[in-house]
Amino acid sequence: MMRHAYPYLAPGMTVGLLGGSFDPPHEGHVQISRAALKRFGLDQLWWLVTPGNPLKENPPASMARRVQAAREIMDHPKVRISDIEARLGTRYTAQTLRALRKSYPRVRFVWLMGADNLAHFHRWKDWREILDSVPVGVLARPGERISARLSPAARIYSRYRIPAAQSQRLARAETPAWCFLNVPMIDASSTEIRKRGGWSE
Ligand SMILES: Nc1ncnc2c1ncn2[C@@H]1O[C@H](COP(=O)(O)OP(=O)(O)OP(=O)(O)O)[C@@H](O)[C@H]1O
Ligand SMILES: O=C(O)c1ccc[n+]([C@@H]2O[C@H](COP(=O)([O-])O)[C@@H](O)[C@H]2O)c1
Repeated sequence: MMRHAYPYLAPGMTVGLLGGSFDPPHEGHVQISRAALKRFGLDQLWWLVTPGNPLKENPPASMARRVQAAREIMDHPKVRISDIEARLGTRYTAQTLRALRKSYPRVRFVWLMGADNLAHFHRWKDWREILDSVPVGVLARPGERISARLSPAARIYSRYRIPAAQSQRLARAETPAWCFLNVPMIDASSTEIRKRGGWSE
């Protein structure tokens, strides 16, 4: 099936963006995607399969392989597996968000990530711009809840945090706005799967 770089999105829609290496995709990604769709009341959720995390030294498996594996594991009518960052030529999240917001000025994008990424978020390029321009949903991850809550980004933006009980407000909230969800956790990681040899060619 032909997949367009810019799929049609109706004005006013809410779209969660889960950026990741997905090298390989696993049940943890599936679980947080289902939880985010429900708890943030999203119309769609895109898995943005990155050409390569700018903070990771080793390049991931090919885009084609990761996209295919993602489509096999995540079968949900509201979830789209996207290679749009490769098409746009963007690598940094702030850059990707700028491009998407320009192309879809009336769509409400929500950046989604696991708690481990919130812990290191202050090392991302233009991280304040990200928090200032789109709502951010953070999903609990085993072993990372405390470090995430005490992280520089969480502390600096603490007054903009929306309580989990009001998570349905996040997508349409005025930015900055972020919300930490204590979803049921799945202890899966791509590193672990690669170590076990569960993703070799
Ligand atoms: N088990 C999990 N629980 C919660 N969030 C997760 C989980 N696994 C991945 N995520 C989140 O999903 C996004 C994409 O993750 P990624 O593709 O890097 O998987 P990973 O298992 O963290 O990979 P790696 O071990 O190679 O770093 C990130 O925001 C990450 O925090
Ligand atoms: O923009 C950045 O500086 C930046 C730094 C680290 C990670 N990211 C993005 O965060 C997402 C999660 O990456 P990963 O490798 O933990 O799955 C993915 O979309 C990366 O492109 C982005």
